[in-house]
Amino acid sequence: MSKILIIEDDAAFCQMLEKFLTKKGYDVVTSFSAADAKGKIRESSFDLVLTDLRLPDYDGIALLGDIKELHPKVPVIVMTGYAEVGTAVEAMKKGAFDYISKPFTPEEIVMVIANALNSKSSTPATIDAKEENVKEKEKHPLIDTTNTVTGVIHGISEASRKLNEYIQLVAPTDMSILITGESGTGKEVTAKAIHDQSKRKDYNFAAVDCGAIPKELATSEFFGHLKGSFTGAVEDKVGHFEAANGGTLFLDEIGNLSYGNQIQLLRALQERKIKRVGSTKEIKIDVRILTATNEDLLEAVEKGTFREDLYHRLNEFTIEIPSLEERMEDLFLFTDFFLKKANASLGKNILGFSQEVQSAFRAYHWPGNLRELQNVIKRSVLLTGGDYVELSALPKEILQPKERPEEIENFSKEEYEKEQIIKALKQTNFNKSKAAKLLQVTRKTLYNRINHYNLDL
Ligand SMILES: Nc1ncnc2c1ncn2[C@@H]1O[C@H](COP(=O)(O)OP(=O)(O)OP(=O)(O)O)[C@@H](O)[C@H]1O
Repeated sequence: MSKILIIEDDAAFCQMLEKFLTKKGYDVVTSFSAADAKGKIRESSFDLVLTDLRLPDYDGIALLGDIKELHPKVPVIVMTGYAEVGTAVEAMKKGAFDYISKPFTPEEIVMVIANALNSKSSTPATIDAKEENVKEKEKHPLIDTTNTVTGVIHGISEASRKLNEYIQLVAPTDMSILITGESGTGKEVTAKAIHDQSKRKDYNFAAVDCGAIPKELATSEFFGHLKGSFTGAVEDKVGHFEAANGGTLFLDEIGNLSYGNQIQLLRALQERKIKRVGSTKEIKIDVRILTATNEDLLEAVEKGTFREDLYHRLNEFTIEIPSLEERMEDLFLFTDFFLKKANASLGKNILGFSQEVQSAFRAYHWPGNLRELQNVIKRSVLLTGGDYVELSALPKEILQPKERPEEIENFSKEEYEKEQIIKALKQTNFNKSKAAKLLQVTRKTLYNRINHYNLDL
């Protein structure tokens, strides 16, 4: 259990922080004055110090210097008022790990603390980098973990670090990227992040769900049509390629495109021009293609249902999104983020999760990944009357997790998934919408999996 010393002369605020951080699982010691804090620092050791910069009996910067002299490796986070950026820079120069402006939300302080404890063993940032960090944070508070409620968590796990490294590596290029990963892991979020960090960011990002387009309409959806070119074409329509011109076209569930549509797509990519249905006029297109799938496309290529030439065209680089289980160190960054989102959308102000709920979250294997986590949190926030989410607000599958796939002898993940789908369908009297809800996946994903397993229903 990490031990934190809070130095804060506002006793009420200090006690509130102490209560909150204790609930979050930290061992918290408090001091209302610099003199008392110095005594405590000498007497025992701490994993982190959180200190106010304005103290009645001593200069906060000087106190920081004293702490750093006694325990150079202990990260110190300073709490500042909104207008005290200059002091924050000075504190960072004097060795503070980070700063946080008051007032802050519980989620913000949890993130800053998690970052500091996590980076304890890593090389401290240079002063220049820290100053840069301060400036950046003024523009986007907490940009390193999340920007706003609608933002994106970058994560602190090794799997997330690698993912972000790949995103940054490929974003400035024009390469076609195939994004793979289980359902709900954040493939679309990743595609958008690549677009947002690319030179195309000022143009459109058009996301197309290939699984949802009937194959007869795919040509018109992709390339547009002229009024009257077929029954139902009541007015001119701009297709996705044109809509994304200059920007990025994200093709989700690419494995669902019919063979004929695959040929059309390949041709458009090779020739870099399209014609609207019913028109002879060629339109030049300049789009970057990002695709996503939760199927094994190579297997589809081997089976002959997906064109190999198109596969190579789309897959100049593959990014595999880790499952939530593979990034468990990020779990509480995500729970806090989704809590903030749920509070905002439901008009609530739940402070956090009880210890028992945190343990249940840690023990569960999250087959529906981030989407499932987000849904569970939203539901629990809705059901919570007090300050903290308790076990009673969790759905029962989280309280009694099923055996994990790897724990079932001689049982492949695919077989496990197939069995879960059949079970959910039976339980819901073969109502696919209800079964999808039960499985915590979208209807679209359920249809894909039913097709994938050739389930005769
Ligand atoms: N890094 C992230 N930070 C914050 N929220 C995220 C992040 N990644 C994913 N999410 C959230 O998780 C949910 C699922 O993400 P997304 O739709 O991108 O997954 P997906 O892999 O494309 O899903 P599917 O396979 O079903 O198409 C979304 O609500 C999204 O906002």
